[in-house]
Amino acid sequence: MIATNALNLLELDKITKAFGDYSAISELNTAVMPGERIGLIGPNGAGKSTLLKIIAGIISKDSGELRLEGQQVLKNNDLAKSKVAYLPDEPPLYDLLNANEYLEYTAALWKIPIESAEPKIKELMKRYQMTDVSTLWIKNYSKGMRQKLGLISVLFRGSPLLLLDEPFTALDTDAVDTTIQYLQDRSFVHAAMIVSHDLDLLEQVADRAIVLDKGQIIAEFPSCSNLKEQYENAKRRFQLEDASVQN
Ligand SMILES: Nc1ncnc2c1ncn2[C@@H]1O[C@H](COP(=O)(O)OP(=O)(O)OP(=O)(O)O)[C@@H](O)[C@H]1O
Repeated sequence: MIATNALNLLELDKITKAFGDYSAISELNTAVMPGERIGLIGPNGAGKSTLLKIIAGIISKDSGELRLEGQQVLKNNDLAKSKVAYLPDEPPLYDLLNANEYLEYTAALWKIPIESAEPKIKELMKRYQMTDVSTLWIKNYSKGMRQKLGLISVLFRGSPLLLLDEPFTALDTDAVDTTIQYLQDRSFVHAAMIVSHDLDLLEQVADRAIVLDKGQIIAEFPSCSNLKEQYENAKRRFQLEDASVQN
């Protein structure tokens, strides 16, 4: 059990989620401090995406308590919306909008005045080399362009907690570098939980890491230096099978 601590940004207390008979998340406890970046790793099917979706309020937990800044997050309340920005592995874009329209729509959705969002959006569009395609329909975007627009749509919000599911997939090397730079910029990105199988990239942006397996935290690394080696040791210790990690 995680005791309520006013210093924590997020507290997960015995969070449990099953799909039918399958237990995807099992009595999971953890806490995130403001400004902390956490790498979430583990084999396919470990429950990483499910956990992010529960925190973002996309799916409901079966039991347990989720607290943001000490306040319990109840079903359909606006607390998660105001504190958490979530990007799933496939960004939820609208094919018949262009990037400018989509970002304006996103700002309206999160009740952020477009005038205050605009400077950040402009900077992000430029840094991700998306300015030239800003008026092109999203349906004509490549996978990497879709991913970049998804990242821009969460980064401009400056939320206290950013949840990223496989943010590096489909990005070219310039876009990977740009993403790393933003994730390292504490004036831009505050606390974050980042799911990735690319441990080299995760090592560059996460302060610590949590290893999930079968819906439970099986190991926690207080630092991400030599993350691959730490993970290999944990795999041996817990007899994990994970062929997904990129070498
Ligand atoms: N909507 C759903 N209905 C049924 N089972 C689900 C659903 N969503 C997830 N699961 C199951 O829950 C388990 C955890 O899935 P999840 O997507 O969270 O894993 P993951 O750790 O993100 O895996 P990966 O590394 O492959 O992305 C898997 O066994 C998956 O099949």
